[in-house]
Amino acid sequence: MINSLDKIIKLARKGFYFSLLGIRQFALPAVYKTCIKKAIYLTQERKIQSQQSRCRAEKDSFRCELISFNEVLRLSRILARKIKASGYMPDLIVAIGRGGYVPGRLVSDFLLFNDLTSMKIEHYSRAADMREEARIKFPIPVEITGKKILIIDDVTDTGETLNLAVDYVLNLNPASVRTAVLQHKISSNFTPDFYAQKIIKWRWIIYPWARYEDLAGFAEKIIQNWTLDLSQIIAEFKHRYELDLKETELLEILDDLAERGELESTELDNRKLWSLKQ
Ligand SMILES: O=P(O)(O)OC[C@H]1O[C@H](OP(=O)(O)OP(=O)(O)O)[C@H](O)[C@@H]1O
Repeated sequence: MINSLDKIIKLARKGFYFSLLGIRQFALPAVYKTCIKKAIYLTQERKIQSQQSRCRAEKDSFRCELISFNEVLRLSRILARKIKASGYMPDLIVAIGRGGYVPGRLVSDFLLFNDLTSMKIEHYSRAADMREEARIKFPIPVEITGKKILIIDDVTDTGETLNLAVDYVLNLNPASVRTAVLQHKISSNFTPDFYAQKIIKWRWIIYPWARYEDLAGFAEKIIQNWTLDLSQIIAEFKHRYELDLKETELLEILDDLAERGELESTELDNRKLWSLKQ
C-alpha cells in the first residue's frame, strides 16, 4: 500500500499531469484523485509539524534523548546496508559537519569506501538554539562536477540543513546526489533518500559528539536568573528535558563554564551555588 508522502505526491503529480493533458478530474482513476487530496493534506500536516518542531526547540522545556556511541554504530551499520542494497555507488561521500563527521566516517567504513570529504553547515548554536537560517561555514574543498555524491548527516530536524546542502551541491553540477542520515524526524520538510531510523515523536537528540556542548547549553538555560545548587540543577534537567544526569558529569561541565567565565559559584551554608556571571 502507498504509505509515504513522497509516493503519494508522485501519484498526485501524475494525476495533475493527466489534468494538464485535458483529462478531466472526474475521468481520472479514483486512486489519483484520492492521492491529490491526501498529498495536499499530508503536505500541510508536514508543514505544521515542521513549525511545531521549530517552536518546541525554541521553548524552555522539551524532551531530549541521549544517544550512545554503540547506538550510533548500530545506526551507521543499518544506514550503510540500506545504501548498499539500493545499488547507489557514490564517487564521493560528503559529510556535513559537524554532526555528520562520525556517521560519514562510519558509513564509509561499512561501505569499504575511501573518498570522504566534508562541508560545514551551521543551523543551531548551543543547546537547540536555532539560528535564523542554516548557512554554509566551510564549502566542499574538492571538485565534484560529474561525480555521484552521497551527502551524510546525523539527523534531519527541520530539514533546512539538507535542503541547503543539496541546493549547494546541485549548483556544482554533480552527476547525481543522494542524501543519508542516521535519524530522520518526520517533522523535517526534507526527506533523505536513506535513513537508518525514522523519528515519529519529536525530541531533541543529543549525540555523543555533542553531549558536553548540549548539556552545557541546557545548564545555562536552567540557571538563567537563578542561583541554584547541583541537586536543583539536576532536578531541573529531569523536569525540563527528561534527562537523568549524574552529579559528576554535570559538576565537570559547571566547573568548565565557571573557568570560561560564563558561570560563577558561591558558597552558602556548605552548599555550592551556581549563577550566570554578571
Ligand atoms: O534539519 P535541521 O533543522 O537543519 O537540523 C539538523 C542539523 O542540525 C545539526 O547541526 P548544527 O547546526 O547543530 O551544527 P553542528 O553539527 O556543528 O552541531 C545536525 O548536525 C544537522 O546538521
